[in-house]
Order: sequence, then C-alpha cells, then structure tokens
Amino acid sequence: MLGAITSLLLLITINAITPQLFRWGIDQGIAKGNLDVVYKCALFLVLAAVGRGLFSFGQSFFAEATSQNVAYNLRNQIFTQTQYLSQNYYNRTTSGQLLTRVTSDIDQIRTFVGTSVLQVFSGLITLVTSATIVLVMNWKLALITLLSIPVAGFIVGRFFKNNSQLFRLVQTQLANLNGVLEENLLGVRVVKAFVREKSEVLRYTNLNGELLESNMKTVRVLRNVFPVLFLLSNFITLAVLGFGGAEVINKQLSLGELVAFNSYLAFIIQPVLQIGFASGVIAQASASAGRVYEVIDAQIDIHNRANPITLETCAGKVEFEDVDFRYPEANTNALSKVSFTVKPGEFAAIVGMTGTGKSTIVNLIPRFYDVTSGAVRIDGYDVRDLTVDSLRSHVGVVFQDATLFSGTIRDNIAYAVPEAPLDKIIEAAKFAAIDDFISSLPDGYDTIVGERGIGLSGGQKQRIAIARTVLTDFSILILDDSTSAVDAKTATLIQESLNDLMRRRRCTVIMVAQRLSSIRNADRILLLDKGKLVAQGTHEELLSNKLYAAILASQQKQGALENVS
Ligand SMILES: Nc1ncnc2c1ncn2[C@@H]1O[C@H](COP(=O)(O)OP(=O)(O)OP(=O)(O)O)[C@@H](O)[C@H]1O
Repeated sequence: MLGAITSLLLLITINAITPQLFRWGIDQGIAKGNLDVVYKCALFLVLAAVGRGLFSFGQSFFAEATSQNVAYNLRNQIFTQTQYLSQNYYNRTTSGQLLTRVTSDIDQIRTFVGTSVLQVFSGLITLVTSATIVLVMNWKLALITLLSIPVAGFIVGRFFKNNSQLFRLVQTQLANLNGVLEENLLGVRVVKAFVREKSEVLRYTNLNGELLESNMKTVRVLRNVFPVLFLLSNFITLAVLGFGGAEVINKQLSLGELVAFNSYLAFIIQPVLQIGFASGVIAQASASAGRVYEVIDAQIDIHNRANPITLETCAGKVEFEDVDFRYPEANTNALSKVSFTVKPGEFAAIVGMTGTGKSTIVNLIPRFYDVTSGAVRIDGYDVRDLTVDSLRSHVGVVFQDATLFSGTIRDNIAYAVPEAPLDKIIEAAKFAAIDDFISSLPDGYDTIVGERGIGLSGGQKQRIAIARTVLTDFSILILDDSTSAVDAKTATLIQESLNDLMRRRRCTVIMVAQRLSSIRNADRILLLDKGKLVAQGTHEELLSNKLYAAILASQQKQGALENVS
C-alpha cells in the first residue's frame, strides 16, 4: 500500500505541475516568440507523460497486489474461524451462506481495496492541491469551481444513505441462492426420487429472478448518480469559460492562465467524479465487509476457560451429574437431570426410542455443546475445565454419518495421525472389517475416494470412519450409531473387534445403538426416554423394564423380517 501511495503522490505532483508547464510554454514561449522555451516546455511535457505512465502503473500494480493480499488474508481468517466455530453456529448457518461470504463478499472487498481506496485517496489529495493552486491563481474563478464540491458531496452522501441496505440485500439474496444450490446438490437423490426437478428449478429461478431484480436496482441507482455528476461538471466548465473569458478580454487574466486554470478544473472535477464512482463500490464493499466480519467476529461458544487443565493421561471415567441440556433454538430440554457414571474400561450402551437424546448425550462428552446445567466429568474433571484439544485427543468419535475427505483410503484412515505406518493403518482397517474390501481394490490403500475417486457404499464409508477413529490414541471411544449402515453380520464382526479392542486397549466405550443385539454384552445399558434416563443395568437386568422389552420386541420382529428377506 505504501508503494501504491508513493506512486500516487508522485503522479499527483506531476499532474499538478503539468498545467504550469503549459502556462510557462504559452505565456513565456508562444506569446513571446521564444522557441527555446517552447522546446524546453515540450521536453518537460514528454518527461511528465513518461512519469505519469510509470507512476500510474506503480499505483495500480501495488494497489492490486495489496488487494490480492487482503483477500488472501480474509479467506484464511474466515476459513480458520470456520474450523473453530461451534456446532451451534453451524445449526443456524447454511454452508451456502458461508461460501458466499468466502467468495463473492471477499471479492467485493478486494475490488474496493484494489481500486476505490486509492481512488478516494488520490481524489482527495488532487482536490486539495488543485483547489489550493486555483485559489492562489484566481480566487474568484476558484470559488465558482469549488462550488461543485459541496453539491457533489450532497449527491454522493444521499446515494450512500439510500442504497447501503440495497447492497446488503443483494449479498443476502446471493447467499440464499447458493444455499438452494447447495441443498440441491446434496439432496439430488431425494429430488429425483420425488420427481421434484421442475419445482426445484422453479424455486431456484424465482430466487435468481429476485436477485436479478435487486442487481438491476443497483445498476439503476449507480447509473443515476453519474449523469448528475457529469452535468454538474459541465456547468462548472461553462461558468469558468464564460467568466474566465471575460476576465481575459478585460486583461484581468492572461490566456496562459486561463488554459492552466481550465486544466486544473479537470483535476477538481475528476476527483469528484472519481469519488462518486468509488462510492458505489464502497457501499457494496461495506455491506460485504459487514457480512465477512460477522463470521470472523462470531463468538466461539466452546473455548478454553481461563487457566484450563491439560488432560495428559486419561483413565476413561465418564460421569454425568444432573445434566440438563437445551438446544439454543428449542423450547424444551433435550436432556433433563441425566446422571450416570461409566467406569474406566466399561462398555456402556445408550438405547431408547428415536429423538430421545442419545446423540445429544454423546455430543456433550467431547464438548460439541456445553451443558445447560449440571456437569459432564472425565476422570473427575469438569470437561469445561479441560483444554478442548486435550479433551478431544482422548475421546475418539465415530459419527452416524461418515464423512470422508477426498484423497486416498490410506489418507482417510490416517486423517488424525498422518505419520501412521501402513501396518497400523491395515490393523485399524482389519478392526473395522474393511481390510478385505480395500485389499480387493486394484490400488488397495492408495485408492482415491471422494469427488474424483471411487464411490463407496454407506457401510464401507462407515467402516473406514471406524478405522480412522481406531487409529487415534483415545481412552474413550464413542460410537454414535456407527454400525447402522452395515448389515447385521458385519455389525457382529465389528462388535467382536470392539470387544477385542477393549481387552487390549483398556478403553471406555460408549455406544449409541439401534440394534440391541450389538450391545447384549454391554456392562451398562442406559435406557433413555424423552430426554430422561429411566433405567440402567445389564441386558438381563433390563429385560423386566417395559420400555426395554418393547424396544427388544420391535427389533426381534424387524430381525425376523431381515432373516426372511
Ligand atoms: N440442533 C438442534 N436444535 C434443536 N433441537 C435439536 C437439535 N438436535 C436435536 N434436537 C432435538 O433434541 C432431541 C434429541 O435429539 P437426539 O439427536 O439426541 O436424539 P437421538 O435419540 O439420538 O435420536 P436418533 O435415534 O433418531 O438419532 C430431539 O427431540 C431433537 O429434535
């Protein structure tokens, strides 16, 4: 920016000197018939033109470089922030919204930094220097000229006041449009299955139409400002030529002075127009900056407390003490007065009807959310007193939906431990009962998955996700319905590996399970109903519980159906 400003200042200096050269050339050279002065003047004018070219280039090059760097920094800042924003934030914001901020909004800011900052800066400096010079040259003529500034200021100010809302609306509409696009790309199968292509096209087209309408409004308001400013500048030129011409005729002003004055006029009107042009970009960029900084400044709910404790080693004891939890936008508690203890090395299972809070319980352990009241403790420490990193490094989680990243299968399994040797990766894959499948692929562990790679079934993805977690150094393993997408036989295989793992690693396992068959040998089964812990015990102990028996009976029926099919 310093380079750009220096170039700009030099450019302005040359621009300020040039009319004086004309004046000198005309009054001292042409009028007095002194050819030597005319030649010298011509030479200086050529040098001034070369300098102008050089410094114009420097100014725009450095400004553009600055703007690219600003965009680079903002993109990095916003991405870093997205990595640390809490789950609550993502429940409220669609990724389409975030994508628009990272792309289109940052681009608006880049344009502003690349062009408008210097335009305004140079405009102001040119205006002040030119105004001072013309005031010294002929104050009467200068006052007529300078009259244009408050009038133009009023026009630009009104433009800002009336239209900043409109520019914000355009960016919001663009974000909504991207939201629909994103939803449709993710849910393309649902759209096809329900034959909703036409109505989705209509929905997108309507939103796109609204965006077009708003964009046209901005085009109209932008285009309306400039003719008014041009008209103003023409009036001023007219006034200067009229009044100045009379002054020359009355011998109050030399012809050279009038020519020089007329040149300065351009340096007064041009900045006014320049600032007018910039005002559109500034209004758009300011709306975009507001949206970008909304993300960058968003409060991160889950963060380290002052003087947090680093959990160096973890035995794996998990306690819930009178835990109440309510999602921010919900009216009722998802969990109420939940208390239980899972001892180190125990295998605990959480069961219950759908929507009773099973996933919510496990989300509280690695602090994806914080409890509303009560406490979650690990080895006796309130999880909120531990550093988030050390807490999560001891908790391995396999989610319901297995998200893989684009890259090789090996990269995906080694996601949290990139330096893991291949034999460890294979061991993890064997644990998740996916090694046979991977080995059968032509490229084995180097097979590319994700956008440009092979497609995997839901169960295969889930097993790779299990292997990814198994490879980490956890003391508490959370499996959130992670075998729901695999068949009963594979689930049993994974279950056997799990038993083996618990024996070898002495880790605590907390499993949310739909299939009761996979948790028969759990040390402790927590039975949830409508956010409350209604019973706990072993499978045999819970058989007498009505709800447990009902869930079991419904599953046996389903199991029989699976066998038939
Ligand atoms: N982000 C959220 N905002 C508001 N309410 C939520 C949110 N997520 C879940 N809930 C509500 O909290 C309750 C518990 O949800 P949870 O996902 O823990 O149930 P679950 O027992 O794991 O269900 P399932 O077996 O269907 O996965 C549900 O009533 C659900 O509607």
